[in-house]
Amino acid sequence: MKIFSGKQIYDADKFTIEKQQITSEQLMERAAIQIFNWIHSRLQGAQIKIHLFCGIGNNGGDGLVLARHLNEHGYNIDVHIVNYSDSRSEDFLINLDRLKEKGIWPNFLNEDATFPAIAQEDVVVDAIFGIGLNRAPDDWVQNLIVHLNNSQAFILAIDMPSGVFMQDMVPSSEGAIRANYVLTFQVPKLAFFLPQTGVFVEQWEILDIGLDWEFLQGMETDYELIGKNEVLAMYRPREKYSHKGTYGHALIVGGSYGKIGAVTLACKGSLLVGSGLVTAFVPKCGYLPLQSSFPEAMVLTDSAEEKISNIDFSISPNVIGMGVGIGTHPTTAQALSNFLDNNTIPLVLDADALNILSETPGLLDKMPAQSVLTPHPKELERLLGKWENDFDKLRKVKEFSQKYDCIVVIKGAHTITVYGNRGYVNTSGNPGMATGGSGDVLTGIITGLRAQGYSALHAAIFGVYLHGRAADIAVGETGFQALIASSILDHIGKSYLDLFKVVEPEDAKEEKGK
Ligand SMILES: NC(=O)C1=CN([C@@H]2O[C@H](COP(=O)(O)OP(=O)(O)OC[C@H]3O[C@@H](n4cnc5c(N)ncnc54)[C@H](OP(=O)(O)O)[C@@H]3O)[C@@H](O)[C@H]2O)[C@@H](O)CC1
Ligand SMILES: Nc1ncnc2c1ncn2[C@@H]1O[C@H](COP(=O)(O)OP(=O)(O)O)[C@@H](O)[C@H]1O
Ligand SMILES: [K+]
Repeated sequence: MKIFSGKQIYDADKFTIEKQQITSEQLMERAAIQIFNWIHSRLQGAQIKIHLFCGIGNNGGDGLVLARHLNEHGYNIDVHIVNYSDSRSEDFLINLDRLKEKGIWPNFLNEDATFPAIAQEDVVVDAIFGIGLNRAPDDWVQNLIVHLNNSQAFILAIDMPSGVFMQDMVPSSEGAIRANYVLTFQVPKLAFFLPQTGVFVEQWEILDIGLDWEFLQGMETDYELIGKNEVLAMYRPREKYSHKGTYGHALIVGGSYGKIGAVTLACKGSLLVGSGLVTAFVPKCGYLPLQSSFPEAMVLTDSAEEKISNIDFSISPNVIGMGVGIGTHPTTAQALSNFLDNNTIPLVLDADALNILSETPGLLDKMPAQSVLTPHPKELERLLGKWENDFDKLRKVKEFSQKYDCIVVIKGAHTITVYGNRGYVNTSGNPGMATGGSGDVLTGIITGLRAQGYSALHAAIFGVYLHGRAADIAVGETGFQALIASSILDHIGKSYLDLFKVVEPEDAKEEKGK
């Protein structure tokens, strides 16, 4: 699913209005009725106090239309206008008049206003700012936001949590609504998926307001949300007359004394996603543990006992996963540098291989084109230097990706795979994955997919999805705390099977807001 910028959404709005020959005010009515239906189907007329906080633009206009419908259905509402500017939108004004015609006079909140008391059991509808936010809210509006957040009431935000920008950082951690639920129009918004702004969105759901589908489909976007439908299109079926040679040979290079398990995890990941063969290249101390714990893998050893000192092998793998458990000993760094001088085999680079690349000048230039890098936040910082915020981080990663023609997998709660100017935002995974070794499994998965002939970009996007989905299935058996990297491995098979599972309507509901 594409993730659009604010400007693209306004363009789609305009196009839809012209094509469907409707007014903007009719589109607002349509959007707000969707919100009303969502609330009405859940509350069924319950007399809970609903406070609607409406700005003076179209997000506020949505709030006013919603207020009118709630009133017509007998709900117990209070409408507050957050009067942060004199430039009220036309559709806001039309709907303000309609509300007044119904005998509802909103409470106008200005700079010196006393904020209304809100009980914990009330519901707050946040319609202060939507996608039009373009500067930090005034201090008094920020104080109101703090007041609403502190109320402990359930907060339902329309389109965006107020104070969260479409493509910029929230000015302060207190400056935006912490929404329990966001009902967002038509398309997901990038800010929902970044660590610094995603915290303002506990759950979200898309409401289809009928923006022109063809127009949306035809628009190129910088970001895409990756779920089952997107990866299904990448899936490569197993052929009947195939053999193990058909599915490639993955080589995992890594390990050092005390960190041989990382290589075992990566080797298992490669084979479990379907690579035909997997070989490990490890220091001598890794030979026995690998051979005895994972008989399906072949093992080659370095001449050194405890660390990689010379990456030299006589096999012909079609991809190498490099770096898990490898350490940053100067001998190993030199071995990596020497290896890169002559290597043309595609690479997946992780962990200390990335740290060595960051620390050794000129090494990044030696990466073959389309290498896949899988840094966690600290490793990414070593590669890029510090960033100002998550949006700045994405800009820097895109520059890096273009400079070195590589794919960067920014690991996190919503892992984002970046190639060139595009980012692919993953939707699978859970906090149970914050456990040692889960990244090693991912390296193996991506390497194993690449071995089978997936392009570097598809191997990264698909691999990240499968990895997270396996953990999502596993967590049903283990819970978050007891999920370990091996649990992810144990469920890779089910995550493949899940791709083809027909979703029942009830399940479909549960998948929303992930
Ligand atoms: N296709 C769709 O998705 C549909 C969307 N719809 C709804 O429209 C919403 C977008 O509405 P919107 O463009 O009027 O912007 P909104 O967020 O209400 O802000 C209002 C104005 O405030 C201003 N302003 C900005 N920052 C400020 C600040 N810090 N302090 C003070 N003022 C500030 C700025 O105006 P400016 O002052 O810059 O001229 C801005 O224009 C969208 O989120 C959705 O709810 C539906 O109705 C129909 C279909
Ligand atoms: N809170 C979270 N939600 C979803 N996925 C997570 C979360 N925390 C970590 N992960 C995933 O777990 C993996 C951790 O990788 P990494 O930090 O390299 O682990 P390790 O070095 O221990 O192998 C990444 O794929 C990351 O996206
Ligand atoms: K809002």
